[in-house]
Amino acid sequence: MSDPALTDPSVVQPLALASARAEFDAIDDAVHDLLMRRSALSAQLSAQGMKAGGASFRPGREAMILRRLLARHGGPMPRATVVRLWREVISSSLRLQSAFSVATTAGCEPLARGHFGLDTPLRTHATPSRVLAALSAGEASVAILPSPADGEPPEAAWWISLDAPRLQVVAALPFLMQPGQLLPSAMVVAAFAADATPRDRGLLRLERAPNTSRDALVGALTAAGLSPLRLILSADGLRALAEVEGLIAPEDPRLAGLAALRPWPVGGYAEPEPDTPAAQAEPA
Ligand SMILES: O=C(O)C(=O)C[C@]1(C(=O)O)C=C[C@@H](O)C=C1
Repeated sequence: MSDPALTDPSVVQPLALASARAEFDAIDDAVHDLLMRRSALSAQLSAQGMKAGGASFRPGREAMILRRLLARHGGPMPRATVVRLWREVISSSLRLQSAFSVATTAGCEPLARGHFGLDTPLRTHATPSRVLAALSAGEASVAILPSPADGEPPEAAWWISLDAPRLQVVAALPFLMQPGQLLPSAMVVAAFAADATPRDRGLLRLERAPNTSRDALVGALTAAGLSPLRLILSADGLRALAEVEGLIAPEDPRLAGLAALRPWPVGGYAEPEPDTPAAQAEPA
């Protein structure tokens, strides 16, 4: 006959819980050791001047780290948790390398916090133009602004007067889309250009004559070899923002074919990741 104590949950469960907790502690120590090692590596990189001559913040590299981790991810932990954890880890690393801070509008604050962590200094301003003024004045390392949208009021359409290439879009938020989300909600603007990744979107500002139709703009972009993924029009109809595949350098030869539209690259961003892994996504 088996010992009744071994099948009695009040005896067996506390023993199993105790050993699980010992394993949690061992895992936490291992994770903590690695996080301390990672932070030390980041601080060392900065102390040795290896990030000198360029911004500490490298959004392209950050996108590649998250894509790589999401591609190898498995098990019950949600993808959103992986991204949230690493966004805190990377943002902490960034703050070890430089005095990193964010300027944004109130509506973008949750996205800014989600991306740059809870401890990054953040200041909200009343309007996009004030956010960009704070960035220009060196009061913040990056500006986070709502994604451009069709026909928005002139004071909201910050992209129209963005002083590129001095200031450029370098990232889009959130990096991991919400379920059902197709377009990013906010853009990160900085005083440097983004590094290219294998999957980027470039932004091109265009000036259009009042009677140029949307179709004519798409036709002109396509003929120049820059098929737009999306086209945003200003409320007065005189400016357009084209989103194309890949970052566009100011010297890109394809821009010559668009001279009549005075094309002006205003940066770009690493394509965000879908909320579900590609293999599980619905077939198109
Ligand atoms: O790869 C770098 O350049 C780093 O400094 C490391 C690191 C990171 O912690 O992963 C830190 C900041 C950058 O924005 C990108 C990556």
